[in-house]
Amino acid sequence: MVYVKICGLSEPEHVTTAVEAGADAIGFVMTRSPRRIAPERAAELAALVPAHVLTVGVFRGEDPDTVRAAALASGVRAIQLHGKHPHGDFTALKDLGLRLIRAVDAEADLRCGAYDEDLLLVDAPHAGSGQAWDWAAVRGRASGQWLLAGGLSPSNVTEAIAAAAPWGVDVSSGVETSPGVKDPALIRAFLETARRAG
Ligand SMILES: O=C(O)c1ccccc1N[C@@H]1O[C@H](COP(=O)(O)O)[C@@H](O)[C@H]1O
Repeated sequence: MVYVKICGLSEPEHVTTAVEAGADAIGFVMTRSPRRIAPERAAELAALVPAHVLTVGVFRGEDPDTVRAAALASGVRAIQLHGKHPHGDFTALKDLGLRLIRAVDAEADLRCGAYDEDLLLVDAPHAGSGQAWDWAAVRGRASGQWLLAGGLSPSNVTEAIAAAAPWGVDVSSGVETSPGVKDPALIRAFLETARRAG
């Protein structure tokens, strides 16, 4: 069954919707974005998430000390790194028990583990833009535990899974009515459709 991560949540009712609809992972954006929330808010939301669902803090370009402080204050169990986070700098955070998700684009080495990560996220060139891209380009090149992201929505996730054959999928803007505003019906629809397709 395809693994599903719902990202960019900021409201308790949306976290509860995602958990009840069967999300495997839930992401809180703690970097510059319309979806940004403070670590303290992420901690309140993470407290609503049962242990079998992975909580993820999303960062882009921050240094390891900043990521470490936000991750510990929020209590997330994984960090998702976009942008230029040098390889090796986050080993100490893994030693604290945090799982590492590396976000890359389709030009990168797409074998999960190549950058010391536990999960690989293959995203659009402009992360967080919600733009779809040529998902089929990664088919057969990505391997291991890898998530497809970038412009996914309830209406195209079936096509995306058929095109790329990912281990899992990740969505943020495709379950929103406007940037940063999640829609419970779209969250449920995405999970149901992805499960059926996978
Ligand atoms: O959501 C953001 O604004 C964001 C900002 C900085 C880095 C990543 C961001 N989003 C992540 O990108 C993927 C794909 O999102 P989308 O479905 O295309 O909108 C997902 O992991 C988001 O959390």
